[in-house]
Amino acid sequence: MRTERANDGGHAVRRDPKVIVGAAIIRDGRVLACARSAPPEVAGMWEFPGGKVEPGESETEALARECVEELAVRVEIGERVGRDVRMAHGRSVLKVYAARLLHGDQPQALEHSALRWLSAADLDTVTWLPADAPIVAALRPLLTPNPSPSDPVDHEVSGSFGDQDRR
Ligand SMILES: Nc1nc2c([nH]c(=O)n2[C@H]2C[C@H](O)[C@@H](COP(=O)(O)OP(=O)(O)OP(=O)(O)O)O2)c(=O)[nH]1
Repeated sequence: MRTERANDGGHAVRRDPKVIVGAAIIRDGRVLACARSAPPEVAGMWEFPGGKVEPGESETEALARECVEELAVRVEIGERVGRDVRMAHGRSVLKVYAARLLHGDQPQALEHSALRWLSAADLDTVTWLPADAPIVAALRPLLTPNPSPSDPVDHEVSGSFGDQDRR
């Protein structure tokens, strides 16, 4: 996506919106929600871990980096969840991907004030950042209840990941 702007000479120039990626980390039918610690105007509101894609980085690389920086976890990135969400008058765009934890890593709140695993029924119990509303709605059907121990079907984010490194 591109944004039209007029430069000083009156000529239209095109600028790409800044891309912000978020990871909907799903485990056992729950998604990891993270409470922002800053800045003050959004502190205490909930988001998906992630951040800005740096120059030269792919969206997947940015997500993997942010998950290490913010949560000290390694993740496998899956399919997009929901649509692109335009923010800041079109100057940035939020893109969220499904993700799953690798190697038994346990998230730690290195930059957030709290972490919570939310089931579909819990999704509305926290105040999400406003831009996240359409993502949360799209996420709901991906949060399936735990399979019973006798159920041979793997319900974990079915269809969102390849078969590599499945445990
Ligand atoms: N990570 C994340 N950011 C979101 C979400 N929803 C939403 O509106 N945002 C906004 C909040 C911030 O304005 C922006 C992300 O900025 P950030 O400060 O988290 O990104 P960053 O880690 O790369 O920041 P920085 O400290 O390097 O500047 O996107 C979301 O679900 N996850």
